[in-house]
Amino acid sequence: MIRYVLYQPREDDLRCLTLFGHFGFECLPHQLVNRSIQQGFSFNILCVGETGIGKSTLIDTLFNTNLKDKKSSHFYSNVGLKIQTYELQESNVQLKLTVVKTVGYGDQINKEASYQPIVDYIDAQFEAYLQEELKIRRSFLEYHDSRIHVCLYFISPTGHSLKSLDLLTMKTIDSKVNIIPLIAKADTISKSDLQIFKCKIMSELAHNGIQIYQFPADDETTAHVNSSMNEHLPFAVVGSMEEVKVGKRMVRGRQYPWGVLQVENENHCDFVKLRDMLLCTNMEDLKEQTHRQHYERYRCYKLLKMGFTDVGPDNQPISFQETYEAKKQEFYDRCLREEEELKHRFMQRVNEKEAAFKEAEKELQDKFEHLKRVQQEKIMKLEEERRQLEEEIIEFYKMKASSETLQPPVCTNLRKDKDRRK
Ligand SMILES: Nc1nc2c(ncn2[C@@H]2O[C@H](COP(=O)(O)OP(=O)(O)OP(=O)(O)O)[C@@H](O)[C@H]2O)c(=O)[nH]1
Repeated sequence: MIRYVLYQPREDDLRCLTLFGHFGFECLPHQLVNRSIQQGFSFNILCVGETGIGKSTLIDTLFNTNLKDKKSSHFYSNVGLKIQTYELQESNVQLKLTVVKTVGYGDQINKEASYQPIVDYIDAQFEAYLQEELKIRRSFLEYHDSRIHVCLYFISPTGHSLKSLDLLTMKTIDSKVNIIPLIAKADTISKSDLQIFKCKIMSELAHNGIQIYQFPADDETTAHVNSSMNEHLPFAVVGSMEEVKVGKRMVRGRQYPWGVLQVENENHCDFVKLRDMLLCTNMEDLKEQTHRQHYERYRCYKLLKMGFTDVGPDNQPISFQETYEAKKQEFYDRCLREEEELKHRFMQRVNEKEAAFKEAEKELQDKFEHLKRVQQEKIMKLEEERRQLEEEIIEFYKMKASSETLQPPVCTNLRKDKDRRK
């Protein structure tokens, strides 16, 4: 038997070493950071808003880019989507940014189907990811995950209330994507009106049961800042790529006859709040929510629709293999049933056709017999007529012969007369 004797060193025996680096599993976060930097990041934003509401300018202001292309027309008959992917770099961090913008949103007279292309696009990205997941040989390292991580919904700065199209679209997509509502071109609305407008929007969203993205308050490091940010929603934003001189500094802003609106001044608008929340604090959470909540819902719905389930009829857990086998058997049985049914229907039709043919054949036979009878009667009648005619001919010749024997020959006398005249 081995006996362990616990050695307890006296305090003055202890030797302290100063560590000059990270050791053990405390290095794990560094591994993650290094790998993430190597792989790069990707982020997909969907901008939904009316034509010319400031979508491109805001994206340019957020990422300090100049991605804006030509202005969209107001005369599209349907809502479309413009998808652009950019490779951005900030120090050694690479970001693959995909911006999907609505085109012609809110321009049609009939706005009923305006949200459909948006819904279809979001679902199509989920479907593509699901298909990749279900592949036997998956390649997630090269796969470009195009699922939408956040929807920036641009609300018109009317100062009144949300339009029915806003409510309808947000209600339809709120279970598919993280929505952050924004009041666009917030410099066109006064400060007091803006507060009332914000309250009105939030109460309308709540009244209509629309779920918008809530900045997470369960993470200790971000809880404080996030919970206060939820109170500022919807963010009132202003976008601008212009550099304006304020005092001795050049700032991003919009120059007006009465002064300068500074985009990055928190007293002027919520742009900085949006940028911090979106890029600095919650980008990873938005991606996680997309995967865990929205994609999971889609995946669950699709697999249930395909007939897969986690528990059997007796509420016992059921494996994928069992479900597959059961489905296969069910399919096989259904095929057999359908085959039987088809055979039965085929035989029924064959019998029906056969009966119809027999009936037609009988009718034809009867008709033939009838015609044959008529023909025979006609032949008999003709035979009778021929016989009578022959008898008449015989009678005629008999009469002719007897008449010739009774009369003297006329032609010899006529010859004698002729000779005499000569
Ligand atoms: N006042 C004001 N004007 C803005 C703001 N943001 C953009 N604009 C102006 O609005 C116009 C349209 O802006 P865009 O960013 O092209 O709008 P958009 O929604 O991307 O337009 P489309 O892509 O054509 O639908 C431009 O003249 C911008 O300068 C803003 O915050 N305030």
